[in-house]
Parts: sequence; C-alpha cells; structure tokens
Amino acid sequence: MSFLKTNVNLRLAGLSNAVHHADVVALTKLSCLVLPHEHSALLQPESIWSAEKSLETCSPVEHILHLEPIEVDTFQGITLPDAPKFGHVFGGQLVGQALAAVSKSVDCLKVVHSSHAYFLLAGDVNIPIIYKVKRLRDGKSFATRKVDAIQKGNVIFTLLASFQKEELGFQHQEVPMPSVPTPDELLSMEELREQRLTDPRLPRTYRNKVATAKFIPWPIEIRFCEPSPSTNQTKSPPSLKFWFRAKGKLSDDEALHRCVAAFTADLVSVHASMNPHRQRGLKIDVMSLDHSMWFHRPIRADDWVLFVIFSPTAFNARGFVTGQMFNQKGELLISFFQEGLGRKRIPKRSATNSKL
Ligand SMILES: CCCCCCCCCCCCCC(=O)SCCNC(=O)CCNC(=O)[C@H](O)C(C)(C)COP(=O)(O)OP(=O)(O)OC[C@H]1O[C@@H](n2cnc3c(N)ncnc32)[C@H](O)[C@@H]1OP(=O)(O)O
Repeated sequence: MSFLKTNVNLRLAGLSNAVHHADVVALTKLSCLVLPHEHSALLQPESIWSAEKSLETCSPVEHILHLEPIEVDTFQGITLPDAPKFGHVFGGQLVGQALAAVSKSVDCLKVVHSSHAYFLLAGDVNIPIIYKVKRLRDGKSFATRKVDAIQKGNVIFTLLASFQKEELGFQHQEVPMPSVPTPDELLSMEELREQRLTDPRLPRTYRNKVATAKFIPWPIEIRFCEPSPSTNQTKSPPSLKFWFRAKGKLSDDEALHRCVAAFTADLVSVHASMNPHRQRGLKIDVMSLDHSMWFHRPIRADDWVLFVIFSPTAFNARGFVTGQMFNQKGELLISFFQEGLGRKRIPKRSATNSKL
C-alpha cells in the first residue's frame, strides 16, 4: 500500500478546543485516516529494522546485521561471538551494518542503488560500534546518506549511499553470466574441508594445518565453481567464481537482501588479487581498504547468487578486484569494486590489530 503521510495540528470538531498533533494518512483522495501522533509507529512498514521476529529464530546473517536504535539516526551494532572476524571487525560486517543504518533513515519506497565506503581503522570486536547517519538530501525519487561507524570516539569506517524509488526506464545487459556448474553439482565449504583433510595430492603439512585450524562456519553458504587441489601456497589466476546464499531464510525486505550481498562481497573477493603471488612460506597481512557497489536489480540473498571476481591489477601493495553478481536466470544484479592492502609480514608487527 502506498500512502501520503503528513503532520498537521487538528482541532477536533465537537470534542474540545485543544489542538491535537496527529499524522494524517491519505489512502485515496476521498478517504482519510486520522492517527494520533503517539501511534505513528504503526505506520512503519514491517521490515528487518522494526521486525518483531525473534533474533534467535532469524537467519544468522540477519542476526549479525541487527542494529539497536539509540536515538534518531544513531544505531548500535555489536560483533557476535560466531560472526566472521579476522582479529578485528570484519569489513563486510561494517558495510552491512552501515547500509542497514542508512536504509533505516530513508523512506521505505527508496532502496539503495549505490554505496561507496572506506575502512579507516581496524575495529575492535569487543566493543559496540555506533553508526551515526547524516541525511544529506531527500529528493522526490532519490535520497543520499552518509554514515560514520565510531568506536571510542574514532571514526573507523565511513560510507556514502544513494537511494532511489522504483522507476521505469531503458534496459540492457551486455554481460552474459559465465557458464558454470549449478550449486547442486558443487561441494559446500564443509564438504570441501573434509575432502582436503584426506586429499593425497595436498602436502601433509597443509592437511595437518587444515585439521588443526579453528573452523567457525560462516553465516553464508559458499560453493566454489572451480575447487582446485591448490593450497594458499600455490599460484593461480587472479579470478574466482562462487555461488552464495545466506544460511536460513531472510526477512522479506529488499533492503536486508542488499545488506547481505554487501556483507558477502567482502568475504573472499579481494583475495583473488593475491592468487598469482602465493608461494610457500609467504606470510602476508591483508586488509580491505575500500568497497563500492552498484545494485542494478532486486536480489534475493537467501537464494543462490553467482559471484564472478577478477583482479585486473595489483600495484603498490594494493590488490584491485571487480565483481559481478548474477541470479540463476543470468540477470546482472550487482557490480562491485574493491581494493585491499597486502603486505609481506614483518615479524613481530601486525597491521591487523585494532589501534583504537
Ligand atoms: C597483491 C595485493 C593483494 C591484496 C590482498 C588483499 C586481501 C584483503 C583481504 C581482506 C579480507 C578481510 C577483510 C577484512 O575484514 S579487513 C577489515 C576491514 N579493513 C580494515 O579494518 C582496515 C582499516 N584501515 C586501517 O587499519 C588503516 O587505514 C591502514 C592500516 C590500512 C592504513 O593506515 P596507516 O596509514 O596509518 O597505516 P600504516 O601504513 O602506517 O601501517 C599501519 C601499521 O602496520 C604496520 N606495518 C606496516 N607494514 C607492515 C608489514 N609489512 N607487516 C606488518 N605490519 C606492518 C605499521 O608499522 C603500522 O603499525 P604501527 O606502527 O601503527 O603499530
């Protein structure tokens, strides 16, 4: 249902002379519903941002992206114990939660069509993250927002996003979806790990490392299209293709599905730029630096999405990747660009710990 909402001061005929503050919702030009201001929350659409749904029963990634409202345009996110982390707050969590925060501040008929973000400081997983949203502009069809993620008074991450109402217009798609096996024909990460533990083509030292490494399943199911018997010590082309979908069922809200796609985009994509440089004994410190996405078409992130990643270049310790996400019908849903920092590790120094 679409409606027009406006604030008015009402003098209710025959009741009293008092002025009542109310929200007026015009359903059609002929009928009008008067709702007392104190019940205006009823006008909020059912969405992840206001859902009654219990956090325990929702999809794990929806739980990770959940924000508590603190005041108008200020939200708090936390890092859950079983959320992906890399010694610091996972970049995808920052992008996903920040997109959730800005989406909350926009008219629900507008959805994000592009976002651009910088990772400024490594986030501390043990303290909450405060998201402060700035409303830059609200137009008829577009809206623009900025959000800063803050820990201990420091801005650790910043994101700009633009939103648009649905609009009919020209369409084309010149990029075909590559031909890849269907998700059903591919192994899950858990099955792949089991297979690697016993694969005689892999060095015993590598298999032992896989067996002893702490394995926390990700909230996103991933199926690599070209699983090869290579290790993180073997050179390979700077590209990657995998199917992904959120584990569990996500709430039916396009904004949430875009946040989940943004979360997933930071998981393994920029690693593709390291593929040609891998070698035995190489220890590197890696971090995502920035993250840009264009959302072309609606996405269902709890249904299989193909992510096609390519790194055209690496230079100055920065690996650059481009990515495209397709649905199973081959429609291009999202275009993605990212840079990551990859430095040969200097012993006893680590760039990945929080410096707050
Ligand atoms: C070929 C390329 C491949 C790329 C692959 C990328 C894959 C990415 C995959 C990501 C997947 C995961 C996705 C994620 O979730 S990553 C999480 C999201 N990203 C972040 O949190 C990044 C946040 N941003 C920052 O921390 C800063 O902006 C950085 C660090 C980027 C620059 O900020 P700044 O300009 O201030 O920094 P600096 O250049 O002076 O250095 C900072 C510190 O580092 C030390 N330091 C310097 N050199 C080395 C070294 N070799 N070995 C060890 N340490 C070294 C240096 O001494 C200093 O330490 P200290 O003196 O302060 O104690």
